[in-house]
Amino acid sequence: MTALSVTVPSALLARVHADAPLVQCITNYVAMNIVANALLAIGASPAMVHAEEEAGEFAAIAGALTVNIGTLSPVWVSGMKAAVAGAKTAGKPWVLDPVAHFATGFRRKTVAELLALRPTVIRGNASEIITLAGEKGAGRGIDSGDPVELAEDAARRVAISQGAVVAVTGKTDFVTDGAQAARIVGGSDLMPRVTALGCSLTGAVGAFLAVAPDVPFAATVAALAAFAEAGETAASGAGGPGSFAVAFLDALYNLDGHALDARVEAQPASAPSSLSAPSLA
Ligand SMILES: Nc1ncnc2c1ncn2[C@@H]1O[C@H](COP(=O)(O)OP(=O)(O)OP(=O)(O)O)[C@@H](O)[C@H]1O
Ligand SMILES: Cc1ncsc1CCO
Ligand SMILES: [Mg+2]
Repeated sequence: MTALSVTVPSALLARVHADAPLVQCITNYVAMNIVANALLAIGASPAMVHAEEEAGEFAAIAGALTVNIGTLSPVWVSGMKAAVAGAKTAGKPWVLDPVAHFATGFRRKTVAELLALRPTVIRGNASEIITLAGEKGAGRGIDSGDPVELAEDAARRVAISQGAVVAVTGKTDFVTDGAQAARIVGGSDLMPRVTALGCSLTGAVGAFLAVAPDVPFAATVAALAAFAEAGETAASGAGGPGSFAVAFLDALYNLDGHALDARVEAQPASAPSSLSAPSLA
């Protein structure tokens, strides 16, 4: 993991704190406020800008774009495509969060169209990544029904076929760009009991990408390490999901950068079992 030796999570967090990167987040109705607060707590500057009329123009001034399909409608899809086009023209990185993309024809079609626009990073839970690779997952809706370990091979295949960094989140996260790989340990069982923490993590990946667009693997690892550290810290005093959610924001705000570095376990690069393009039709 050469990139990580020069761009460790603590160094990238310091850059986020110093630069307060502007991150354009197209996310869902459930998540908008939660994502914005998480990005502000970590030191970034979120902007929820999704109208087709302005999304592409805004992407050119943002440091990175994130696109989450949680509460889709045709108007939002137009805004997402305009934003991605603007980001690509301006050379800005973008992140795709394919929420429950396997559940309906509308979601499958939309995600296939967005994947064709080549996201820099794809961040999803295990069921979302397994089904992106064309396999059958146990997920029914927004929540994962599969463990991360079952999605690692799928993540490698999607990373190679898409030319993207793929992050699978859950109890122990897994990140790969097809050549490098890492596991990130930490977090808490309370995290999936609070809505939109995955959506917030997608926003945080955007913040780290904005300050390190040349090393998207290291940026993604750093965002996941930040959530792993904040999640574990917040859980230590929480009585349940309500107090955890409040403590999590405080923990993101008070992150100790060096604790993030210890969350990352580099994995040897290994070839996926077989190579195939995602089947999304
Ligand atoms: N059992 C767990 N133990 C530790 N951390 C967890 C656990 N489950 C999820 N997390 C953490 O929670 C965060 C969100 O990941 P998750 O996989 O739940 O996203 P998601 O399913 O897309 O969430 P959502 O769609 O509700 O926003 C990540 O930082 C992940 O590491
Ligand atoms: C609960 C829910 N439904 C659609 S999006 C969302 C937020 C978590 O992804
Ligand atoms: Mg999700």
